[in-house]
Amino acid sequence: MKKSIYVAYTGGTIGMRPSAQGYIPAAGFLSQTVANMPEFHRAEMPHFTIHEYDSLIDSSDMNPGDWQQIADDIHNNYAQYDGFIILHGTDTMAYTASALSFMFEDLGKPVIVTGSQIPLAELRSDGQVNLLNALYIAANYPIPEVTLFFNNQLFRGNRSRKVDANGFNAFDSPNLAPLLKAGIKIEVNNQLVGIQTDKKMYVSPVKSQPIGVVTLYPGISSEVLRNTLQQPVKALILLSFGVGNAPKNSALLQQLADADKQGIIVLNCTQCVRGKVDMGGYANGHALREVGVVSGMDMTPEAALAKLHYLLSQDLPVSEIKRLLTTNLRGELSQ
Ligand SMILES: NC(=O)C[C@H](N)C(=O)O
Repeated sequence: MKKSIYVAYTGGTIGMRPSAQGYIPAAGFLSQTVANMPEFHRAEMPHFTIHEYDSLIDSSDMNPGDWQQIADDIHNNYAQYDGFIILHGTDTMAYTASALSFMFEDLGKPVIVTGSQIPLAELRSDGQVNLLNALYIAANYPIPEVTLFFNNQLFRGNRSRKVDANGFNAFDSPNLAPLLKAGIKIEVNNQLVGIQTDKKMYVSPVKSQPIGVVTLYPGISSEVLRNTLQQPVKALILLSFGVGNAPKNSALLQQLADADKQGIIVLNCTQCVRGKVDMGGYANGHALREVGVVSGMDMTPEAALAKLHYLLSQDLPVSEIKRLLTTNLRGELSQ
């Protein structure tokens, strides 16, 4: 039996066309382009339906309301299809893939997010390879989680990052090997792929949450932190040095201690592309732990932000949110 795949087209370069101001999404353009490409309609390909969103956007315009729309759309079509593709811009693709990974509870079917660096309708587009393979993989190698396919690699969505603004190899998952590689043969990394669930899938809703992000830099003043914490924030992601270190500046540590007392969650993620936060490694990291800072372990900043949105959208006590932040919920961190 041929599989049926649902394609949610949200926008992004893959369906864009040139304008005087640069690339813009154009209604109907992607569906028409795919209809005219015979390779998508070969016998080996699954059936697929493209659902084009009313408002196609550059992914720089994505917000948690859009994550909710995508999650609800897939939930509404979940029973009718074998797998799901989300066509999305590359700029915030790793954030959406991370957010959806948390929002889908008990996911039992593949959800693959993909897009391209050059529009599908243009010569040398990477969109053909990305969409064609995503469809083929969703039908023939169904991995029941939210993944991201780009340049012949399938990554866990909440481990992925955009690492190249210009190249075709635009994504990587620096702390986890790809789940699948599409070379001459398609190879699945079975050790990393989760087990199928037969529970009923449902969506945990998210609402936009006030979250601050501060990148530490040599000589940063405690005022920078104070200004962010003065906003009505519920959580702060601190992008720290190395294994989770910060300057041992007493005013800065005091700001963090005060934030903790007010119930603001401070999550420590490293600025390094690879590796894991360990606040026991150095006295400078230990000082952060002493003032209540939570370890982001080896989560990407994108996954950390999405996970905070997911947890803060539920009615949970701060202590429980802190506990869940360091608990592996969807393969987003290594324990
Ligand atoms: N390659 C892309 O899709 C970039 C585009 N600005 C977007 O994220 O929508």
